Amino acid sequence: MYQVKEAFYTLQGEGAQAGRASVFCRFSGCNLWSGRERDRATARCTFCDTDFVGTDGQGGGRFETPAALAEHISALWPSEAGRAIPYVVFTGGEPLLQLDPALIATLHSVGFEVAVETNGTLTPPAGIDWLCVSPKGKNTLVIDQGDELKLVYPQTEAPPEAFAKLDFRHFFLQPMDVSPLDAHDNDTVARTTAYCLANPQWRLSLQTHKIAGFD
Ligand SMILES: C[S@@+](CC[C@H](N)C(=O)[O-])C[C@H]1O[C@@H](n2cnc3c(N)ncnc32)[C@H](O)[C@@H]1O
Ligand SMILES: Nc1nc2[nH]cc(C(=O)O)c2c(=O)[nH]1
Ligand code: SF4
Ligand SMILES: [Mg+2]
Repeated sequence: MYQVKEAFYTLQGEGAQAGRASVFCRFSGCNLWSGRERDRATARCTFCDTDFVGTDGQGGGRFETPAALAEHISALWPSEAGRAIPYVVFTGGEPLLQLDPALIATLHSVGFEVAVETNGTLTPPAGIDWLCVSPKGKNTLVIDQGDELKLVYPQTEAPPEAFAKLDFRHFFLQPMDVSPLDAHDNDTVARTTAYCLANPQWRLSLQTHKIAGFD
């Protein structure tokens, strides 16, 4: 059984696939935080910008089988999509707590490319088409290769230098959003920009969905 907080059609807002039409499937639950505000300060990941508790969001619910969830995702992709390849981004919460080979295979069989946004602490199933890893503090990274490494910056216990030699195609720094009202107008963006200018292996990833307000 899969527990999904929300599922919706939008544009990927972040990283190398920013701007791409995508179905987002946000699984419930995370291994680094309960999702309750009273636990935030003592959690293994303390800066999360997302509500992943329960199954009550838009397009959320419980799905008993891979076929049922794949059908739900498929129905969110537009029927007139021209030459676009159907694309689903599994996020959360931590999607690797729930994503399995059967769900990936079912989505492939109906033409989807499968992307994942993970904190990198759990081993991924085979078959993922786009793997985005976003390390969190001192939590041990068990994934050392993928398509993009997207590090929220700054994190005292996870500096970019600790990841720069790993086997990823793209390296992004994403400014840490600490204020829902002021996501991109703050000193963090300037500091992140300065790091990318001084260390050009790293590119700036802004959360464009927050800037443009499309979800
Ligand atoms: C909510 S997480 C869910 C996926 C997975 N648990 C992870 O951490 O990668 C989705 C993306 O948002 C990023 N993110 C979370 N909180 C953020 C914040 N306050 N500012 C900027 N990016 C954030 C994460 O690093 C990750 O790349
Ligand atoms: N538009 C949009 N793009 C995103 N890219 C990663 C997100 C996430 O929460 O995983 C996200 C999100 O929540 N919305
Ligand atoms: S690991 Fe991801 S989902 Fe979990 S608390 Fe951190 S940012 Fe949020
Ligand atoms: Mg998000």
